Amino acid sequence: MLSVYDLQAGYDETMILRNVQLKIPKGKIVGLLGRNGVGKTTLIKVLMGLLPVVHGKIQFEEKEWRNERPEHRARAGMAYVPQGREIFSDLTIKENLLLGMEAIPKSKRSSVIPQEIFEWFPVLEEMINRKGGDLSGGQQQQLAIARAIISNPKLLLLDEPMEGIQPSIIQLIQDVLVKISREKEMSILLVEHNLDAVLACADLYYILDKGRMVMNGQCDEINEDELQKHLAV
Ligand SMILES: Nc1ncnc2c1ncn2[C@@H]1O[C@H](COP(=O)(O)OP(=O)(O)OP(=O)(O)O)[C@@H](O)[C@H]1O
Repeated sequence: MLSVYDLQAGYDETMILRNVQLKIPKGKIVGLLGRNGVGKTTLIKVLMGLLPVVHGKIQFEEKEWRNERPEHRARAGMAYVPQGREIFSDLTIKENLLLGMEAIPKSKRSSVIPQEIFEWFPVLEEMINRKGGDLSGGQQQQLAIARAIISNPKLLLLDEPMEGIQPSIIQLIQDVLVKISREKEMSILLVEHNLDAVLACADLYYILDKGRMVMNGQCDEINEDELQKHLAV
């Protein structure tokens, strides 16, 4: 689905990512782990077209991404839920979800919110007319994810979606991610600094340390001692 080859990127003169390789297969959840400040968000921003590639290559399906703008990448099937969620506080849940549907081409768009969204996140149906700003952190995160997946993207990029969320909602979000990856064959990149959150739902993992990928593999074959060397603060 998405492959990254020898990627180098950063901010102005400061290179953050070096020789980064990454593969996200179709329908799989890939956990991207790393301590604070190693470049996880920077990588997501480059994938989404919010920062330029300095060197290397990003391939999405058969196409190489060069200077395509974020809106173009969204229309081609990439969705992004940034850290801190960024829902519209003054709009209701319904209005937020309808905005998410704008990413669907007009010819295929319906004016009705798909019922499966409410099956995955029942609280959004219960509170459909409540404003985003009046929701708890966990409810806002469910809304942010629902708004991103409502357009049925091929690849979902999630930046620390479990941060500051209570355990029961973390469990619900993990279950939904597994369901949508299996049922919809959606690929997911899950950025996390918590190993347990990745092990609970991801198929594959990568570890980023000081801008370089230092380990990767299958979650069911993980060597936790080796991995903790790159995650311990
Ligand atoms: N706009 C910016 N301009 C310059 N440097 C930046 C900018 N944003 C981030 N950085 C730097 O890039 C490096 C990587 O930051 P990034 O946010 O990608 O890390 P991260 O792994 O996502 O961290 P965290 O887990 O804390 O979110 C850090 O040193 C950070 O200070």
